[in-house]
Amino acid sequence: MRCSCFGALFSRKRHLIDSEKNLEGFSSENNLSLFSYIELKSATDNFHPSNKIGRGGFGTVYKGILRNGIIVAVKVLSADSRQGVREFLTEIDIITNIKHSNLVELIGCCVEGSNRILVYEYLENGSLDRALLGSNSDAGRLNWYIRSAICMSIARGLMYLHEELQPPVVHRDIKASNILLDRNFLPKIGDFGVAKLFPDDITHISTRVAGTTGYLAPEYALKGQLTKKADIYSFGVLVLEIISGRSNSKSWSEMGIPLLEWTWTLLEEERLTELVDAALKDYPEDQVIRYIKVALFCTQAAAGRRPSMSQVVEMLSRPVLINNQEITRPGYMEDSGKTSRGTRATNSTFSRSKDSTSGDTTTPFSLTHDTVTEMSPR
Ligand SMILES: Nc1ncnc2c1ncn2[C@@H]1O[C@H](COP(=O)(O)OP(=O)(O)OP(=O)(O)O)[C@@H](O)[C@H]1O
Repeated sequence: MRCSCFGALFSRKRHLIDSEKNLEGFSSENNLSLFSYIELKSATDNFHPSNKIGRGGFGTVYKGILRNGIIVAVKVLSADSRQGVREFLTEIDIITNIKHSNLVELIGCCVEGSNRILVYEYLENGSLDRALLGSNSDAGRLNWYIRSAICMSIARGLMYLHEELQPPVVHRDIKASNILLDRNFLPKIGDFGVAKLFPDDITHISTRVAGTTGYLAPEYALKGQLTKKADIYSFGVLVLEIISGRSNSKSWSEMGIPLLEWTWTLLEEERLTELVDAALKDYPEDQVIRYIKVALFCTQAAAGRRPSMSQVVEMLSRPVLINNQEITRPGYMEDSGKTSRGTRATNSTFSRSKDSTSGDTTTPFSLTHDTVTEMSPR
């Protein structure tokens, strides 16, 4: 069923922030700083290449220093990016006024002539994919203490988006390059350019598929059916990448099979510790195995079987034993047949029903004695 009032509200707000004049009112009401182009030009030394810290689908990112001495990341929308204009508005729409220690803060923006620029807090250690998965990665420095804290903090950030915000937010593009690390390697979730507000009484949104190869839940990639469980699937893939130091979008292992499939094989053969990154020299085996099994719960093919983010946080925080029999087969990327951002074009429609598992007929995930067993303290 289409929820026209919600759609209309959303587009009215977008209209309000899409012009220089209207943005002034929006920013003063919403705690968003408005920067002039000259100010950002001077902060980045005329967008000097030596200040360039990255490039994504939206445009180029520069490091800058504001007049008050605060260091920022300045994201400049490419002039030719139509998708970028939509993402620019979504980003402002969704994360203005959201403050959480595990979410990247949007400080302000610039809308001047054809320039569209977003200004974020700067995170010293850049993105998780570079720190962990890149050819010049720093994986050796990322010990288990840091990696487990990264998983936990991302889980808390997602729990906040899904369960504490009203209306809840589905991020839709959880992946290693959208996780940024501060000077202590604590992570913040960034890039809300394709996120969606998700009213509580809506069970799923049928929408164009946004997201990235290797992280897409099969029901979302195949049918465009979006629920919070799509983020939870991506989170599961990310946890496996953090533990293994490998990317799910590349085939690996001696058999050349994707990370998720390989993890399932290792679970079946009770060899889960073989997944662990060779750069991790010292780690508590029980805890690592628990994290892998939580990730497998999150990536199950049946969306309704996946836990909520608060259940994930609970399982990651407590030393529980997870029952292998309760974990069902993952949904693999090949099942979806779709890749990369925004390839499926359907208008967003919203469905309401009493069943919160989006038509999934499997038994929903519950944290009972069958799923986990408390471990007695040592
Ligand atoms: N707030 C920030 N602090 C420090 N570095 C950042 C910040 N934001 C982005 N970067 C750097 O810029 C790079 C590009 O970021 P961007 O969000 O534009 O693209 P992406 O997420 O890598 O790719 P895509 O747009 O395809 O999702 C990041 O990988 C990161 O290294």
